[in-house]
Amino acid sequence: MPADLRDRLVALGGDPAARPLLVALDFDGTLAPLQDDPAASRILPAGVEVLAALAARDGVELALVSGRAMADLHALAQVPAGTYLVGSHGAERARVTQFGLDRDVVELTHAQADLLASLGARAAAVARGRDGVWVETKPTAVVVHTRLAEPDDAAPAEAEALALGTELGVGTLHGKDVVELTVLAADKGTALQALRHELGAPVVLYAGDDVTDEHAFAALDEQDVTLKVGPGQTVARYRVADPEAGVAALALLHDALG
Ligand SMILES: O=P(O)(O)OC[C@H]1O[C@H](O[C@H]2O[C@H](CO)[C@@H](O)[C@H](O)[C@H]2O)[C@H](O)[C@@H](O)[C@@H]1O
Repeated sequence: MPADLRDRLVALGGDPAARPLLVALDFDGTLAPLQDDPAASRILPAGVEVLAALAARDGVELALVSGRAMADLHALAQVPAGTYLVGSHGAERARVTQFGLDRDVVELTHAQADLLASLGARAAAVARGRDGVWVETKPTAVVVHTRLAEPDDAAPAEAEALALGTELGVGTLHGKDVVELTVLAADKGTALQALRHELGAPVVLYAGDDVTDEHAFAALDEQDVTLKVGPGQTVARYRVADPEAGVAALALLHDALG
């Protein structure tokens, strides 16, 4: 782990003024190593342990901030009661309780629902005839996945999906082997800022791996800890190589809480 990150986490753990501390984490590629099949994604076992330990500490609030649809995120998350879940890049919000999920209802207008249906049909046409390209549907968005496709199929599929977003005037997010087209404007930065203000958190630690996490990094301030997981351009202050190293950083923070 880089020495500057280690020093920052130790100082943060020992700082009573940094409470409540909001620890907010991306899911895929950050806590859960990337998989060809999104249904196979799981948080690293050491990550499940450290999230439970962090959530049990006084003065720590835990959140997962993901592009996943809420139902999908909740099914896979393995997080303790009290954890905040932000899904669909901020379009969905919930809190895990002992009895299930306490979630905000997402309501689409008739026009948005119609637009989502059109998007689904048009995205399916983008995937048709292209091996390994498939479409995921969410309550507020459709996602064109290209991880399993050869470059000759993936590149034009992503280009067509992006053009479709422009043509229909919907929100577009270009992540790792995915193009997300959403009928509700949302991004992780806006969602993270809202949660921080609700909780009155003077300091936020946010870790993420994808370009969509850059919204969250950019929304944070100098006193916050922004941690990029893996390669790629970033505005985050710190970087670790992979999810294993990210989980090790969380364990160090937990130990530093004393
Ligand atoms: O914000 P995240 O928690 O990182 O979620 C973003 C997207 O994650 C999923 O796709 C990504 O992970 C898949 C499983 O490892 C991988 O196959 C895909 O290539 C990645 O882009 C999910 O399927 C999307 O809906 C999320 O938006």
